[in-house]
Amino acid sequence: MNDLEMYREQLALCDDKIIDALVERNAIVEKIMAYKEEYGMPILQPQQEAKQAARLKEKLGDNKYREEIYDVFRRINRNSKRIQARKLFDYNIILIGFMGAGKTTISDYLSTMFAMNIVEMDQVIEEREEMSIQDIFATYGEEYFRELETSLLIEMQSRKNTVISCGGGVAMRERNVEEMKKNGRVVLLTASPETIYERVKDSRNRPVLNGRKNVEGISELMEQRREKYEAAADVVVNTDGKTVLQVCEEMIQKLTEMEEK
Ligand SMILES: Nc1ncnc2c1ncn2[C@@H]1O[C@H](COP(=O)(O)OP(=O)(O)O)[C@@H](O)[C@H]1O
Ligand SMILES: O=C(O)C1=C[C@@H](OP(=O)(O)O)[C@@H](O)[C@H](O)C1
Ligand SMILES: [Mg+2]
Repeated sequence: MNDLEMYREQLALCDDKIIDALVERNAIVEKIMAYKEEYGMPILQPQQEAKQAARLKEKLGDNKYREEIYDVFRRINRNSKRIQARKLFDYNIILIGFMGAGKTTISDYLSTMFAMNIVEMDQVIEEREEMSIQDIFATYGEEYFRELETSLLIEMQSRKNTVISCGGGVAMRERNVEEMKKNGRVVLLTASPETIYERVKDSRNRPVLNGRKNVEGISELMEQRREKYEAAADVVVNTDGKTVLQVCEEMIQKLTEMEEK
């Protein structure tokens, strides 16, 4: 065997070690999940991710390949999250609720924590129409916007393991709720009119609130919508006074309990 062949042989052995280590690592990830579940511990522990990153940084020091190794670990980390997400939720998560309840914020966080794909319905519609929500309403009217929402929801049925953040009006149509349930679990986020007002008072892209952006106006519209929101929901999470992390954790617990029933 010449030297080149010998090096190639060594490289292949190295790859085998990497594969073995990754398989072992993924098995440990699964054990950690099972442990958290058994002892009712929070699934999301962002401080642990920070600790891991700090340890890695220290370990790599000024290693001349540190950038390349970081890059590999970013992938490893992402894939661990995906493994967790697949194990926890084998379906799409669909967030509904009133404007300002936190659908966009919570879906962003969830998709970061579990490396899940995200579909922000308002944003997809704005990009496709090349117009803001405000302008779509002003130019084509609300009905046109609602039709776009329904088509998008149907399109999303072919996805898996995706977080779908709905616009606040999506669950008002019975048809939409039927379409949502075909491929996902529906999570209703709630908040008091006072909380909602505080969260949306400076927003310019919620035309439905034009002329009623005050606690009374919000409260009135919320009451009109309440029944439909509640009827659509598989689980409900109130967000008043809770951090984004707390809301996500409660949602995961409730979704997991639902699966166990
Ligand atoms: N749990 C929360 N605590 C504090 N502020 C929040 C929380 N959830 C959302 N917000 C804030 O409220 C505002 C509206 O949230 P957003 O996610 O856009 O709501 P939605 O998509 O339901 O209309 C944002 O400024 C966001 O940062
Ligand atoms: O409640 C509604 O009818 C709407 C809510 C908005 O989304 P957010 O709930 O994310 O604000 C957006 O889709 C549009 O302005 C209409
Ligand atoms: Mg939103």
